[in-house]
Amino acid sequence: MPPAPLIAYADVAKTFDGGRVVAVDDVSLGVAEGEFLAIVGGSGSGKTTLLRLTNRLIEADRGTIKVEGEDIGNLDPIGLRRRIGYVFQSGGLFPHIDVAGNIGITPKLLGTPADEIAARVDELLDLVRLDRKDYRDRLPHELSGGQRQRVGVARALAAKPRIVLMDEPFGALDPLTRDALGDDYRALHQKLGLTTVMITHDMTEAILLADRVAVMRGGRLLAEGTPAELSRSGDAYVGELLRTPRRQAERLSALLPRDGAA
Ligand SMILES: Nc1ncnc2c1ncn2[C@@H]1O[C@H](COP(=O)(O)OP(=O)(O)OP(=O)(O)O)[C@@H](O)[C@H]1O
Repeated sequence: MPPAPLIAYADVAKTFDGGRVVAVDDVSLGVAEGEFLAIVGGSGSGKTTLLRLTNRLIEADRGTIKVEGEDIGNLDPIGLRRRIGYVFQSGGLFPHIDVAGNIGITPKLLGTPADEIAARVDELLDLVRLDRKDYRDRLPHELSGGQRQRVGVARALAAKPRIVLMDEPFGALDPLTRDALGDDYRALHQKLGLTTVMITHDMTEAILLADRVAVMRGGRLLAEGTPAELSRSGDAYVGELLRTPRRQAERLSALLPRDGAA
């Protein structure tokens, strides 16, 4: 028997506005330990709602979600949130707290001694490749968008979670920064043995970074699997989402000589 998934959604549903808006519609999905899953879908397809249900930032109407084998309905929401790293779209840093304070916020709430927090902050700055001396005392507005996201990742990892949830973490960045940060995060995911669920609008990014991709539309899970499995999906919308990366890959390989400068 395959091991139980680290995150398991079973028939999960969530509506808003007294049932008028169906945000998540009977989603069942498992995320295995060590897996990197991307959730892809258009605006309003229910991606963020599904992510926020996972750490009880919002509560499901129906269905169950298990994290590390435990029904999250039976867990203290605050304790659950401290066990799961969360990276927000725009970093979500506290604007009046410096980088070290932002990164160390969860260990501080957990009562970790100050010297241990300081050491952990330095270790995390190394991990996300920001120079300790240069960055630990800066305020968020003194950072570029990419640097803010690096701090956001460091903060999400501060309490040594096994699971990291990421809501469009690289969406607002220029393509080069986005690529570098995506690669760096993928390496961290591997090195730390994390289980990651990342939301993205961008199928190319999903295919390049994730092991498996789940496609959502209108609150429903349309298809999920490895990129190869997805490409065999008979669903027309999934086919449409895959056409752009396919066409780009074909055009790029025709246009870019292999022996170029880079
Ligand atoms: N707190 C809320 N109150 C009312 N409706 C909401 C709330 N949160 C989400 N919705 C609605 O639920 C649906 C799904 O929203 P959700 O944010 O999960 O989509 P999404 O796929 O993450 O979209 P985006 O890519 O634009 O962030 C949308 O129709 C949205 O308007």
